[in-house]
Amino acid sequence: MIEAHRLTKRFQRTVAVDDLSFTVPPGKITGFLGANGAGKTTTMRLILGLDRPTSGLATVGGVPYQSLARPLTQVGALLDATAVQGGRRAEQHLRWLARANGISPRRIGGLLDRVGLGDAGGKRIGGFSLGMKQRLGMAAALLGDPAVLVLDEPINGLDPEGIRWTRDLLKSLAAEGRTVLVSSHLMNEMAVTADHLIVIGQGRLLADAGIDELVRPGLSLEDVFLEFTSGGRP
Ligand SMILES: Nc1ncnc2c1ncn2[C@@H]1O[C@H](COP(=O)(O)OP(=O)(O)OP(=O)(O)O)[C@@H](O)[C@H]1O
Repeated sequence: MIEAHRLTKRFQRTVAVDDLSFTVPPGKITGFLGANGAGKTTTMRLILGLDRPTSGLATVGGVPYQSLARPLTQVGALLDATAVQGGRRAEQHLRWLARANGISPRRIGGLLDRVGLGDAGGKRIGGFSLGMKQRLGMAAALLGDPAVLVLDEPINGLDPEGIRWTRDLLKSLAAEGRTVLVSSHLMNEMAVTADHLIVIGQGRLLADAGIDELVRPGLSLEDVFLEFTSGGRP
């Protein structure tokens, strides 16, 4: 479970996140939607303890990320899949991450298989396509077998096969009872992937509802999103 309670983050004059409260429950995929600059990445960084809130609180399993004793075993994150050292090989990268976080490397082989990189573990990351880097990022997020996943735009730049693969993986992770928070601005994909949506605009909460409540006959998620972000209500 992830909780944001009156979360606010200011950067000088910019209010990136503005009095935002929501709960992300386990066993579901919660889509996190917002236009460019709406505050999605900042919110995720606050949840992950990478930025400090100006006010308010974000918790994972009831405590702030900074208080987690072994964070990678509780929260898996994918923020920027391209931010990996290209010189390393995929398996070596995961081994290094495991060692640095006191996690047994025993799951690495199975994880590489699960993300479809079973044959690429010995290859240098520098030669990976964006889709392969996203898969490796998912393996890194799953390394500590965490109950909570925070994924920022995991399908950005993926081809249709990669998008479908990510969707199936997220669904299986939620079915395992994990908490899955996933940001995206690809509406059609969110409509078929997410169970619940949190929509923000200019750092504020615009909607927090089940996908079935938002998407009704004759009204696509894109219609709903554009209505919300333009200040109206569908
Ligand atoms: N470190 C920072 N310093 C100053 N302003 C920042 C910083 N990080 C984010 N912002 C600003 O905060 C606002 C929210 O940015 P954020 O990246 O969280 O939005 P986003 O919803 O993730 O956007 P996108 O979909 O384009 O990635 C933007 O106006 C951005 O310019």
